[in-house]
Amino acid sequence: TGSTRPQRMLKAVQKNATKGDPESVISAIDYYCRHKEWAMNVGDEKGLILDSVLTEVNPSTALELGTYCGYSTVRIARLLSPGSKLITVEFNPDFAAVARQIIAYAGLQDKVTLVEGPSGDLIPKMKERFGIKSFDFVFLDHWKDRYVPDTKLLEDCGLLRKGTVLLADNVICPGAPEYLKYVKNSAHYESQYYKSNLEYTKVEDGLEKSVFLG
Ligand SMILES: O=C(NC/C=C/[C@H]1O[C@@H](Sc2ccncc2)[C@H](O)[C@@H]1O)c1cc([N+](=O)[O-])cc(O)c1O
Ligand SMILES: [Mg+2]
Repeated sequence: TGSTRPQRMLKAVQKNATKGDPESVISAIDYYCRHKEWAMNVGDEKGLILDSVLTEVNPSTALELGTYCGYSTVRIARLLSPGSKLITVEFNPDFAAVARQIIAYAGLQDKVTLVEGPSGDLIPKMKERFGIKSFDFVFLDHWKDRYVPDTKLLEDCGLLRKGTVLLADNVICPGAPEYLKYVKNSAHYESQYYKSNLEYTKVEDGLEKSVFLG
């Protein structure tokens, strides 16, 4: 039986990156996915937008929905201030297993809690399980038809506060039309589109930044 794409990505990190150096892990994945084998990481172009929003928000508590192999997990965790925490939710155990190794290779395991399971089940347990009052920042990059239900769930569970920033990947490609409608038509969000390209391609894609107004 052959290897999987996530396993090949992990091999590329172990071969080309320096242990404990998040930048080299990010570069190794971007190089591999641009030149060897495409994969659905937020990537280097949209990654710069993610970095700038993160630097602006400087979250103490952050949530990521859709870990995949941990590329954006590393991008986010490397910018967190000491004592800040990132919780990342992944449904697929094989992806989670690779992500744990990539996060550890980057030396960021102390800043990251990877929780395995569907976001719909885990979001209502965030307060009791992790002592979270509310999130300062949420990165949505999981199944696109889960963006709206999970945003509503975060609201209903009191996990958003005035000023919480939601950043959603792929609002153009593959697209999250219902989500765009939801945040743009809601008086509870102030939204802004950051135009970019689909990772490692010339196809248009972008990130939608939405501030929860309470
Ligand atoms: O489909 C995409 N992303 C879906 C991502 C899904 C990830 O999140 C969980 S699902 C889950 C996790 C947590 N809770 C519930 C479900 C999957 O196991 C995967 O790790 C995608 C597709 C393209 N593309 O070009 O086709 C580009 C992208 O940037 C994308 O993000
Ligand atoms: Mg994505």
